Amino acid sequence: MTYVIHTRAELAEDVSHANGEVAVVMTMGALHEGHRQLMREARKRAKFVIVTIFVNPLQFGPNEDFDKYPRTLEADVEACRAEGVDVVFAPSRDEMYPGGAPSITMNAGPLGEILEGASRPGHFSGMLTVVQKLLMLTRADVAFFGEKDFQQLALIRRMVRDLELGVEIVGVPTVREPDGLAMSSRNRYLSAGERRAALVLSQALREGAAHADAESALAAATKILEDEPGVRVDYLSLTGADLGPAPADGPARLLVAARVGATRLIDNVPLTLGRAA
Ligand SMILES: Nc1ncnc2c1ncn2[C@@H]1O[C@H](COP(=O)(O)OP(=O)(O)OP(=O)(O)O)[C@@H](O)[C@H]1O
Ligand SMILES: CC(C)(CO)[C@@H](O)C(=O)[O-]
Ligand code: BAL
Repeated sequence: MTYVIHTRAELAEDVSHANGEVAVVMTMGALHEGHRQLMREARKRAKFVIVTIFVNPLQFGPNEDFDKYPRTLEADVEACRAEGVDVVFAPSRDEMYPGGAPSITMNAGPLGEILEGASRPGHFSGMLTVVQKLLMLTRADVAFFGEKDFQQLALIRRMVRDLELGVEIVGVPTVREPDGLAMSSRNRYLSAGERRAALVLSQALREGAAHADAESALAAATKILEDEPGVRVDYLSLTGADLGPAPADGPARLLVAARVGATRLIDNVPLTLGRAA
């Protein structure tokens, strides 16, 4: 049985009856297979699974898509039911922020200023603020996040470590469409032509990741991105697996953000640098 609730009082009541580990999957709704994979991992792991659905105003900039972000609660609840979720918590803005925007918020620190943070000032502080609140409200033992939002996942791990939050964070590999496009709620903004153009993001990352030295990896990915006029690259970056400088040898990450029409998309892949050819 999946309960759909909207208030923190109902959530507290439901959580108090959970016997065993509590898992949470936090989302902004418009659920797709990527979200469902997080739910499946949570279901495998814990006795009590909560999915939160909340489009968090704090993490959107003034010129971003907060107002037009897809809101599809009925279909989302169906997806949660199909995955055997125990509770869907879909609070209103007032329920999450009684009294308006909080005056005390998280500071995402230097890792929050690079890559996505450089293009979306304040985004990660707003994101961490709501993640922290949802961890407290759900009293989760374990929380699942997608690698599609790799910097978000890294920041959440960092927050949990730096502030001793005592919750386990599990990262889940990116779920892709059959042609390689990373699943994302924002894909539904794309026209058919934009959808075709957007494919170069995953193609570029895949080509790049086939190289073992940083220069060739970046050059291969850049070439593919440059050949698609419908895509305006915001950044293409090769980093260490912790988003620090790329190592000469060992695990690394290739990340891209780009605008396709009016839609901003992100993607990333793991790669290993310096391995024997
Ligand atoms: N393709 C995917 N594979 C795995 N996890 C995903 C995928 N897409 C989203 N997630 C994860 O689902 C959780 C909720 O993300 P969110 O609701 O923002 O979905 P989204 O598709 O990333 O939306 P958006 O299009 O706004 O970026 C996050 O932990 C996110 O990383
Ligand atoms: C983690 C999250 C639900 C916080 O609003 C959001 O950033 C998202 O959907 O990835
Ligand atoms: N998918 C990460 C949340 C955001 O883009 O605001």
